Amino acid sequence: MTSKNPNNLRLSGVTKSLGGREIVSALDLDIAAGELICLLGPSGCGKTTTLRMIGGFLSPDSGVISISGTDHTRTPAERRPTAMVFQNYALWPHMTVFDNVAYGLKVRKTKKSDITRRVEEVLELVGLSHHLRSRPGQISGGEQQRVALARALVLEPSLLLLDEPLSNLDAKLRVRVREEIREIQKRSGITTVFVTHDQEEALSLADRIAVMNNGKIEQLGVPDEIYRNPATPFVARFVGTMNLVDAFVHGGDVQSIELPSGVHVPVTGGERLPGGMSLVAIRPEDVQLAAVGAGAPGTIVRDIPLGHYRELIVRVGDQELRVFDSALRRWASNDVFVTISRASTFASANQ
Ligand SMILES: Nc1ncnc2c1ncn2[C@@H]1O[C@H](COP(=O)(O)OP(=O)(O)OP(=O)(O)O)[C@@H](O)[C@H]1O
Repeated sequence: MTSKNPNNLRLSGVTKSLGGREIVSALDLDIAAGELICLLGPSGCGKTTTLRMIGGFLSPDSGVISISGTDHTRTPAERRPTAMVFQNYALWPHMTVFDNVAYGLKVRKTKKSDITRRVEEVLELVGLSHHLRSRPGQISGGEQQRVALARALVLEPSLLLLDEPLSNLDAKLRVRVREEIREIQKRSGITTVFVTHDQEEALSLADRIAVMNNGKIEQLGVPDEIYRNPATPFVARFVGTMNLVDAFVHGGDVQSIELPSGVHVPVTGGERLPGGMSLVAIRPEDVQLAAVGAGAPGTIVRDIPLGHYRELIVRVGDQELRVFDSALRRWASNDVFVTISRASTFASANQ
């Protein structure tokens, strides 16, 4: 990935303080042409501030923002090769869908025949050709979001910036529109930065995810990597459901974790774990239960049916483990044997 790539984005040492507090700290990020990156993190971690700096709505205190190899750190928003889609869409209610999308081109004094062609093309791309003459009030929330997307895409930006674009939609629609956004992004090949606090949204959409915490990127990686190999306890906690247990790890050929109560739980697969006192992270789907066997004795204390899988809480020693059971087994007894098929470890705070 080099800065000679067309339409790539590079942030180097980008720092911003607001209200006397450092909100974004020496952020480095390289995004390849055509990539969709999600900035994922909890409320207040600096995602929007980062996006606003990329879009030119805020100026960094230090650092460099370059797009397609050109330094745009001090370029005003309206002259950047970027387009931003906001949470609330900000459509003009009195204008038709066509005029909403055409607005930016009119401001740029684009030729009328070109405006018509480009608006029609982009409305075709987002699947709204049949709503040319509708007003925002006459179309659904999901369709309004696609108009907002079309209005950004029609400007043919190098970089598309989306700030929690699905947060105003109900849960079902959110899933549909995020799939549509992904489709449109792939078809248009536009480099995209998508801000969200929703880990499922990020896992399902992104080519790579930058997990942010306290103004820094804790981990940057493809969704599977972020989910399977979280680099820090923060990422382990924030992305997906995770059991986190302070335990003594017995490494070697026959691995196990020894819980504070002295119970040993066998670890049957995954990478080799370093021995010693650790914070052990175990995904609920990596806890295996059996009615008979060689695992640690445990007791099912809760069994919650969730449609296509069951969530079980299993007590092992004095530890409760969350277990996802997609086999939907019916247990004859609450007494089970527990093994772990895969775990990762972090340095323990109790070391
Ligand atoms: N103009 C400002 N003055 C002072 N503090 C600000 C200002 N703008 C943002 N902040 C603070 O900066 C922090 C990060 O804000 P930011 O909007 O970047 O977070 P975020 O990760 O996008 O969170 P959210 O998901 O809630 O939007 C917050 O604590 C916010 O209160």
